[in-house]
Amino acid sequence: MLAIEADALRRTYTSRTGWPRSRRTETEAVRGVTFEVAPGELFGLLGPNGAGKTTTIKMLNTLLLPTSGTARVFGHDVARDPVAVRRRIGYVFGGDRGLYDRLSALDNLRYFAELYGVGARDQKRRIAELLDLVGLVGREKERVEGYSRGMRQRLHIARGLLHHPDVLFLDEPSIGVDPVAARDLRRTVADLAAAGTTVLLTTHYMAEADELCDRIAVIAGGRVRALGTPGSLKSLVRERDVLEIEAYGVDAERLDRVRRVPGVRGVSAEDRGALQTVTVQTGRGASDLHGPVLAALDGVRIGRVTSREPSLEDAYIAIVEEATGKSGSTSGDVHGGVHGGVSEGVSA
Ligand SMILES: Nc1ncnc2c1ncn2[C@@H]1O[C@H](COP(=O)(O)OP(=O)(O)OP(=O)(O)O)[C@@H](O)[C@H]1O
Repeated sequence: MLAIEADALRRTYTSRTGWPRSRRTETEAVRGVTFEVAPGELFGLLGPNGAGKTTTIKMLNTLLLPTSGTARVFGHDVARDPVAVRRRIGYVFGGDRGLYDRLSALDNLRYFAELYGVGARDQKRRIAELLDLVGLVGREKERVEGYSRGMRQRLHIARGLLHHPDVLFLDEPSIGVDPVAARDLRRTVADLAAAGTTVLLTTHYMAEADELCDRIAVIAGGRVRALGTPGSLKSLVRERDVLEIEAYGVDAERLDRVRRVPGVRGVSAEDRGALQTVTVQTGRGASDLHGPVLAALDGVRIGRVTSREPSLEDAYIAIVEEATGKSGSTSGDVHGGVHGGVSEGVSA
């Protein structure tokens, strides 16, 4: 039996905006999402802000009803049998909500164990097991207010696992966590999956997804744009080279100019303080594009320019750019991702 089945899931939000005369606006957050997750699989949902990841997770974990479509968790329909679904799932979201700061980690876990109906006999053993799993043994009597973000996140995971769920939803667990703590967190998640828990993870950190996930679905604009192993997603951009340019003060107009250079397949920019890193994907062996690309950035101060092999992040950017039509090569609704895309079923 499959752990998760999402079939043509849709969700439209209706809200009222404007004053004094309010208007009804509808947002199609999820527009027909279909995927399957096998038991014990670590499945990643990636996508830009507003792509529909959280909405999808909320439908799978019974916090939101789908507008249409169906979803099942270990065979239980999320709309018709939410109680059975809830018994089998845990939900952990990034950020600061959901723990009692004034209580110790131990008391937090005791409190939630009561709330989740974990039997008195099982409680002590389960809490000890979980403190061990998330690496908080020795710190459990300290108040949570003194915990670092990474420790809080690990405590969140322990909380989400108290009732032995078969599926754990992890929504951006490493948000705001420093690199060393994030590495520990990844180890915890990997251990969990190795022990048989099915994990559905959303993250904005590509290296994390690459390291952890068995398979990944890239969502943009409420639709699945590509689905496959990290390796198969990377193979979408195998025929590309990546140029990384350090620059100061690149604006949207210049980025568009770079995008229009013939032979350029994708462009993105990331701010690091005053410095920006502009990533340009080109066809393989297109070293003669360096000149035209740098010319398109005319007027900005350029630092180091390097060429490298494509990564999962590059594949992700290519998929999302193609889906949102930013690369200019498509107009929007790309089913299946770049160049026909990848789509792999689970071998359940
Ligand atoms: N309660 C709501 N009412 C109206 N619109 C909403 C609501 N929640 C989300 N949306 C909209 O639905 C779309 C999808 O949002 P969602 O939170 O699912 O995206 P996401 O992929 O999780 O994004 P992020 O990475 O920023 O968390 C967005 O356009 C968002 O503005």
